[in-house]
Amino acid sequence: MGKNWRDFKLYAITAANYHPERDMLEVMEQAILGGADIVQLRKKDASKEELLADARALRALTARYGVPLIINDHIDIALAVGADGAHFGQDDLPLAEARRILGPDAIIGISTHSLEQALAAERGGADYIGVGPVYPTGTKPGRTAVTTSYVREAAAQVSIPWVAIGGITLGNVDEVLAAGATRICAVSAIVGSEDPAKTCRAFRVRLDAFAAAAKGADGESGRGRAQAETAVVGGLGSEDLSAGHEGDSADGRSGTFAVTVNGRREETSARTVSELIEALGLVGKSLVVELNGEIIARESWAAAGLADGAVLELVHFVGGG
Ligand SMILES: Cc1ncc(COP(=O)(O)OP(=O)(O)O)c(N)n1
Ligand SMILES: Cc1ncsc1CCOP(=O)(O)O
Ligand SMILES: [Mg+2]
Repeated sequence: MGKNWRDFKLYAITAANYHPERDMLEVMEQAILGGADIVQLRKKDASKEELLADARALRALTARYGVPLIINDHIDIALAVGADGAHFGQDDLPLAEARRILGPDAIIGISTHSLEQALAAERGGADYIGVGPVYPTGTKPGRTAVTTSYVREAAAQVSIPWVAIGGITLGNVDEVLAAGATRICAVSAIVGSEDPAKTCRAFRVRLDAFAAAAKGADGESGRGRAQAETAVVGGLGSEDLSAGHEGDSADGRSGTFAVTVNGRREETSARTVSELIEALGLVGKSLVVELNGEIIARESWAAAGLADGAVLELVHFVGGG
């Protein structure tokens, strides 16, 4: 393992059924290259032989990138390949037994579906917990969604690392982050995407933007992360985005071009971050701006140029703290 595993942000889990034409190792390598910083082997209904082969191959891959490898359900496979840890559900091997077998240094994760289960796992010595499924998901059909209300409870009361999981996509991740999650696990959204590396990079942009907002990167500290909320750009159409910028812009150029703002493709004539903020009616708001993966300090907004294809994350705080 490279960095402290507790700093993980994006958890990727195998699910070969979502990429029948592609090799599992290739997909997981793409996920890691895109920013997945913890990986789990999960293969329900596979034979031990199959699991062992996959686990060995994933062990070699994850070791090459310094990424922790977790094995779902199968403690024997975790031991056999020297995985960094194992993940168990409420109906799997009890935590105390898993700890006894795997030892004090293993990373043991436990699935939880309520705050009560979370606090029990914490007391029982779990290293991290899964919080979910946040939304209904085809990856675990028939499970009742815990909704973002459990995410809010976890944010307020769980002290060990926890990761939100279940039905999380680029379309709803902001809602999960706004509810206080700082770590995300996605299965189908990553391994089922056309380009897992790109999808992971997009998840990381959202995670980084919310983390920066929670730290008060615009100089206003002391505000709770649960109060971080995606800027209200979702309801603004292209007319709103280009409002006040019709015709020639300040530098003599004219017309609109496409940018992506909080995951939505928009047409704008704004040539700088400042102009975009103005067009969105967000002047004076407590904002964190990320442009093409980099946080832009407020004093650089006027100089930060926008070009066709720019990707922006705008996060603003609501309420005080
Ligand atoms: C990170 C993470 N969270 C939750 C789960 C689900 O575990 P479990 O409830 O045991 O269900 P199965 O995955 O075994 O079907 C997980 N695997 N990983
Ligand atoms: C394994 C698991 N545990 C709770 S939800 C879930 C599946 C998550 O998969 P997806 O990200 O495709 O919804
Ligand atoms: Mg399980």
